[in-house]
Amino acid sequence: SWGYGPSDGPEKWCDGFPVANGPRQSPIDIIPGQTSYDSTLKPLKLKYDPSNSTDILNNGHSFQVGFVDDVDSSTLTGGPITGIYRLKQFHFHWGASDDRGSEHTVNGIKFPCELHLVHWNTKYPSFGEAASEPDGLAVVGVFLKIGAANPRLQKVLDALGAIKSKGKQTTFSNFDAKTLLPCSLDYWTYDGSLTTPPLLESVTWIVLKEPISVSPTQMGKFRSLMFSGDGEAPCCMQDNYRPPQPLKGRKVRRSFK
Ligand SMILES: CC(C)NC[C@H](O)COc1ccc(S(N)(=O)=O)cc1
Ligand SMILES: [Zn+2]
Repeated sequence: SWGYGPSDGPEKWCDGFPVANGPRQSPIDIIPGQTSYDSTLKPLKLKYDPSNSTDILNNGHSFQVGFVDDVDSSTLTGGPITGIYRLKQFHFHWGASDDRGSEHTVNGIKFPCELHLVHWNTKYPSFGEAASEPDGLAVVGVFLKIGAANPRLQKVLDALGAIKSKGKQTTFSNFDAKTLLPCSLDYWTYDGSLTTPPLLESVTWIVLKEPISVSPTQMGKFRSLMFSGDGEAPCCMQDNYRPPQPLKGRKVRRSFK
């Protein structure tokens, strides 16, 4: 199946997923000077219940922390969306070195890592069904910038030793995803897609302007994961990001002056 290498990476995804060349693909390069302030945008309201985190999984493309999503206890409301979206999982994308790794870029600048908090619209019965609807998903993107070690990341990074290879999963309880958010919830927003196959054009993207910090040593921990499964040729999990895609006339709005 698909990956991030020369033979199965982003340039090849259109072979199996023609929507890769669609009108609302993600990520994009955000050019702040070309965004428009929209005073009708509401503040983001993120209400995460720490008791909802369940597990941490190496899915062979990234690692993700899963949440109970059969009740409205970890939700996203407000912002550019209407209704209630439930947190399903969060995961990251990162580079082989600190000069790259994020999916969205700002004025062409790449960050070393990007966090995605994935939510689905409760007007649909499940994540899987919402994922194929134009207003089905909302993903909050948070940039990670090299600086002081981030103690909020440590609990996640310390769990990676148990999920080194593809398919490994372990319990991960009582994690408060709110602790991964920056102080400011100012954001850019645009209509886009999943950034990995099946690249479904169902995502309202909400990219926070303020990054959170990560240290070079902490970045090394991300890179200690493997794309490969036990018994396969070992392949370090890094550069698991899709580059920016054509804007195709889309408008990017911002919530701040
Ligand atoms: C279509 C459904 C059923 N399966 C989708 C699969 O779980 C992948 O889900 C996702 C979810 C989020 C993202 S991202 N990087 O845009 O936040 C990418 C793929
Ligand atoms: Zn992602």
